[in-house]
Amino acid sequence: QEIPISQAYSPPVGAQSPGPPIVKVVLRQDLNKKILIALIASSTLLCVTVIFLLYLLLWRYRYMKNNFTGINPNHHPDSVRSSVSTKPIIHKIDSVTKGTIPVYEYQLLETATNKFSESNVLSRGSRGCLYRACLDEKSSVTVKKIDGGGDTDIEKQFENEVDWLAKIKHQNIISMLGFSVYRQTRCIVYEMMQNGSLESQLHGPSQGSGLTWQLRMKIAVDIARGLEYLHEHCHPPVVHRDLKSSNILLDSHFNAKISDFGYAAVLMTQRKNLKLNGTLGNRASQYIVDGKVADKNDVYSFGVILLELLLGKRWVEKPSTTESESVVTWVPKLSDRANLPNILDPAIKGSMDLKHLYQVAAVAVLCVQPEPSYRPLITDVLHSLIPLLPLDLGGSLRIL
Ligand SMILES: Nc1ncnc2c1ncn2[C@@H]1O[C@H](COP(=O)(O)OP(=O)(O)OP(=O)(O)O)[C@@H](O)[C@H]1O
Repeated sequence: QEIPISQAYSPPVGAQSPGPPIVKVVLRQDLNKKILIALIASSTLLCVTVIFLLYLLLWRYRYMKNNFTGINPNHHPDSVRSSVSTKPIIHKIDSVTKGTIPVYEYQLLETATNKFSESNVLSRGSRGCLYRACLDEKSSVTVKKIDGGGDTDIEKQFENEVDWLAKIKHQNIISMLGFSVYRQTRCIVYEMMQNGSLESQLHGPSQGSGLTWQLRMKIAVDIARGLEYLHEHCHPPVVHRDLKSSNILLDSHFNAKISDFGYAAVLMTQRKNLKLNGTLGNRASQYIVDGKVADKNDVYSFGVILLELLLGKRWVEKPSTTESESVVTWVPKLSDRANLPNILDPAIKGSMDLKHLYQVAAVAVLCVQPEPSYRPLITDVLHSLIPLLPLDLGGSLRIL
């Protein structure tokens, strides 16, 4: 039963003070009640917010986890199982743990390549196929699909390529847009290089007819710039170790980019040398290479590409032939200035300044010397080629 407040707090009989104190007590009581209600309401709200935040965090964690395994649990119910095996591979890739490369869902790439259909195949490599893919309406990209992820060598090359390309950003090095790991299948997404490889331009159906002398010089300078970046500007220096015309890709403007970093490695192990400060330290480190003389091997490979550009001949005419039948056997003929114009690729014969031709031939001969220490540094090669290339193609030659 409710008791009126005024009654409940009426003073004892005989007490002297009437009205005002009673009114005060009633107000305080009311206030206390309100404070209590406010406290209960705010703590309930706090609890709800905390629970909501916790839920959000949990959801985000699960989302990230699924993304890193390249798996969307909403698709292919059995794909969830593969997350167990793919996760360690992904976390072995240094850059993923640092969050620098996007990891695509395999299903997304499947859709983008029309389920890896034959009509999307751009080329077939030794480790898998390359597909055209549309990730959005505006542009297409390429997806290299590598099967046999269980194979240790393939796995190593895949990890190596992804790791290097995540770290190396340069205008003359292919851009990797992301990758995916799904069961035994590995995919790498690259920018589209519309003019394919230098090998296909030189030795494919067009037989080099699309490559003028100036374009060839531009391609040579682009490759040298890419290599110079790897050898001289990366810390520690990087060596490519698999440079060949099929690994030189050409975009729609014939900008050349070095691709295929599956065998790339740090130049040397003596990191201390790099702390010698500045160019001298880096330059010195190149001479303190172990027995493999790896940067000079890249220079040799660059020389071979230069010979291919000049002569229009394959590195080895038939894959089974030995090095003695390679393009390098033409080197003595390159030193004969009078005969040099006659042995050039027919597609460029008579189209260049002879002084420029002699200089390029001399550079090529230096690069393929048998003794690695006699080969020039790629930076010296680059600076001897730049003056032969017109300004508008990235060189320093002024055409009057
Ligand atoms: N981003 C790209 N854009 C356009 N074409 C490309 C691209 N990447 C590669 N290609 C083409 O696909 C061919 C094969 O490249 P890929 O890197 O898959 O070869 P691979 O599997 O490494 O073969 P190999 O080991 O014999 O060099 C290249 O020679 C080139 O013609």
